Amino acid sequence: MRLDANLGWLFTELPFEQRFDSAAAAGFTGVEYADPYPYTPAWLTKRLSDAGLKQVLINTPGTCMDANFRDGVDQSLEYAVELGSSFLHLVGGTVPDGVSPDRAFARYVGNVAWAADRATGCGVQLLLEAQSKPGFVLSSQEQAAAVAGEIGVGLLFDVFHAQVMETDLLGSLTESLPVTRHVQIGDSPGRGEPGTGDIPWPGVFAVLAGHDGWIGCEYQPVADTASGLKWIKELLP
Ligand SMILES: O=C(O)C(=O)CO
Repeated sequence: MRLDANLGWLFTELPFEQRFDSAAAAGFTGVEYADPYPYTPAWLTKRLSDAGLKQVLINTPGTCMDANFRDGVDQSLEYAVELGSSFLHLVGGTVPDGVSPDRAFARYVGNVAWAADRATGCGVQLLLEAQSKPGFVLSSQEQAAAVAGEIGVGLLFDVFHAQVMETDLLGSLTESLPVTRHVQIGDSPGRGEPGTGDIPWPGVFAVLAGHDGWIGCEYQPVADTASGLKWIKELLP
């Protein structure tokens, strides 16, 4: 399985610029982070190439609910192309106060379709993710997979969020796998390393044997990042 390190969550003991080398030294070959925007693409590209890392994923700067969402898509596509990122996560966002869920959902779908059109031919795959945050526009894997399939973008299956949202995590993961292009992992409750919560990881990794892609480590290390990586030897098949 190809694991990548989310540098917004892992190696945060170090300044951002040092996290690339630490991820590579720990054996990761790819990285993701939600927020590249404080840095220039050239600066980030140098960190990646010096450490020999692949950029796997970045997020849009805002969410699909924001009035300036479309400007954010253009900016994030420029970053994703320059960094050679495989994926751009179109962050869904929460239903704004005073807007009905139906109206918010229609705005969401319209914005995702617009972004998909905008991304045509640029070599970056767009992803949608359901999240367990209260009021999040995509509130189940089934709903996220349906929108992704309809518009022709991919699904980001976040195992932590899914464990909180779904009654049958393994069933949901199995059903979602055909449209899942990227996976993120963290245990629940607590969002620590796999093995620190209740998620049935042997079952999760058995299903993920059918996932031909990256698995992003998006968890909060319980102690320090390096010692927490022991879960890889303990739990990966
Ligand atoms: O913000 C979060 O909780 C996410 O899972 C982003 O991918």
